[in-house]
Order: sequence, then C-alpha cells, then structure tokens
Amino acid sequence: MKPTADLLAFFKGGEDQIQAFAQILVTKGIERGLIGPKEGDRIWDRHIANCLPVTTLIPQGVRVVDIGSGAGLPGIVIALARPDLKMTLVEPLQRRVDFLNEVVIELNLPIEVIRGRAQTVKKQFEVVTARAVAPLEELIKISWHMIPRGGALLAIKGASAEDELAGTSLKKGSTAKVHEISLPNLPVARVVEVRKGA
Ligand SMILES: C[S@@+](CC[C@H](N)C(=O)[O-])C[C@H]1O[C@@H](n2cnc3c(N)ncnc32)[C@H](O)[C@@H]1O
Repeated sequence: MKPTADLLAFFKGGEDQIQAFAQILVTKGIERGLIGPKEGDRIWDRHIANCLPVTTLIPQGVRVVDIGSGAGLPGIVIALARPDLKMTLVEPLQRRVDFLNEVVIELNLPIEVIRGRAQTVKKQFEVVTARAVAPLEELIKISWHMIPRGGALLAIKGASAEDELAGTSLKKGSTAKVHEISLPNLPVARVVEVRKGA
C-alpha cells in the first residue's frame, strides 16, 4: 500500500525515511511477529496515520519518551514527523529492542532506545506517549515518576477515551482532558492528556 500525499506531507524532509520505516514494518516487522500478518495493507491508514495527531499536542524541542514502543509506534513516527524533539523509546522485550535499534541505525535517527519497563526508567521527559500499552490508570502509575511538574502523559486511545478517563483515579494536583483531533483527510483521533500540576 502506498501513502497518500496528505500523509506524506506530515514528514517534510523525512518522506524517504517514513517510507523506509513503513517498508521495514511490512517486511521484517511481519516476519518477526512484531506486526500482525494482516496489518501489511493497513500500515499507513491504521498505524502511521493513528500516530500523527498526537504530534500536534507536543511543544517544540522537548524531551519525549514513548513507552511500550513495540515496533516503533508511535515513537518512530513522532520522531520522523517532529525532528525538533529529543525522542527516547522504552521497551522491555529484547527482540523488540533489537528491531528498534536496527531501525534507528538503518534510518540514521538520533533516537535513544532503552530496554526496560517504564517503571525502571530513571530519567525525566516533558512528554510521555503511549499507544496500546495499558489502561489509562496503569499508564499513569508506570510513567508518573518520569514526568516533571508541568509535563504530561499523552495516551493515544480509541472511541472509549472519555469513558476510560471518567473511570480513572487521577493523582492529586493533576488535570486531564480528552483531545479529539481531526487532521485533514485522517480519521478523528482521541488522545488523553494527563498533566502534572506545575
Ligand atoms: C500491544 S503492544 C503496543 C506496541 C506499540 N505501542 C503499538 O502501538 O503498536 C504493547 C507494548 O508495551 C510493552 N510493555 C508492556 N508493559 C510495559 C511496561 N511496563 N513498560 C514499558 N513497556 C511495556 C510490550 O512489551 C509491548 O511491546
């Protein structure tokens, strides 16, 4: 499957790299079981497109960590769409870490890859992202120590984002909201922002 011009327009200067990443996902990613065999045809519209709306919520030049990055979603996509960011990927499973390191080398990306669970990471990042890693309350628990005051967790969620947020206990002093983001010719996406009080 080929990307639409609208999708490629999010990767100004990085068009070749995002296409190379998509190609790696549908070849090595599927061969190694990191992406389901049926996902090959949907890599652009279902996966890469789903990782883009969150980029509109991230301030310029900040440190971002993507926890549970798996095959690099959304972390690699964010890094390619927003080369101004300092991106780190956190992933506990060695074979996924090996894949991420290969992608980083092959595409020559300035991305740090940390093997481990989010709970064990000692650094801080203004923004934590996550997609399909855990329920919101669990995401807050495992990432809160990484977020400085004023920083935020941005969790890419589906249609039930509002319900999930309503059923989540927030940490004292934090605020949360659901962003419904409509980018040109992309499906509406929902991102839950949980911000640590300044
Ligand atoms: C369903 S996959 C989603 C991968 C990717 N984010 C995506 O959207 O395709 C969940 C990932 O979270 C990772 N994971 C699970 N628990 C974690 C934790 N405590 N800290 C960091 N990553 C974790 C798993 O190893 C796995 O790669």
